[in-house]
Amino acid sequence: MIALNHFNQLPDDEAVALLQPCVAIPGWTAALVAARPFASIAALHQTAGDIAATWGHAELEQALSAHPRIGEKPAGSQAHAALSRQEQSAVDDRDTQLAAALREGNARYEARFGRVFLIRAKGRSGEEILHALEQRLTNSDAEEITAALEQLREITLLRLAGAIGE
Ligand SMILES: NC(=O)NC1=NC(=O)NC1=O
Repeated sequence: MIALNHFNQLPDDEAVALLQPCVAIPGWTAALVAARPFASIAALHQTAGDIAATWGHAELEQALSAHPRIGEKPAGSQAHAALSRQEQSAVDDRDTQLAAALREGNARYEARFGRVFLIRAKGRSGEEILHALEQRLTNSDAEEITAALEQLREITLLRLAGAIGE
């Protein structure tokens, strides 16, 4: 984590590198870096949220390249893999019945919507995630793009809060 005033003063390339693990959407990172300096954390999150509110299907597909399936803790040392592991830490991967249900649910979701099921995992138990997956399987295509984008926005803003502090 770095302080806001430090972020405001970073060279563009370093500021971009700091924000990249928040979401794999270069347009979001570039726009946020270009909008500096921010007077407060609240202003930073307001702008980050406003940019995220413009995301559509294309941005969702772009971002999913960096999000492992729920229940599949990603290997690798990249920053976003470490963030995913931490975010999914409440999913008890020793619970083999839950793990099997998540795998089966992910497969049904991917067969239905053609992409990885995305949910803000931080603060949710494995059971809550499984319940949300079942609920969202009943969505129309359009409803589910909206639902997935809201989860992507929540994940992104949570990661931003972890990257830049007061
Ligand atoms: N497929 C996913 O939902 N992945 C993730 N959710 C999170 O909160 N972090 C992830 O990596």
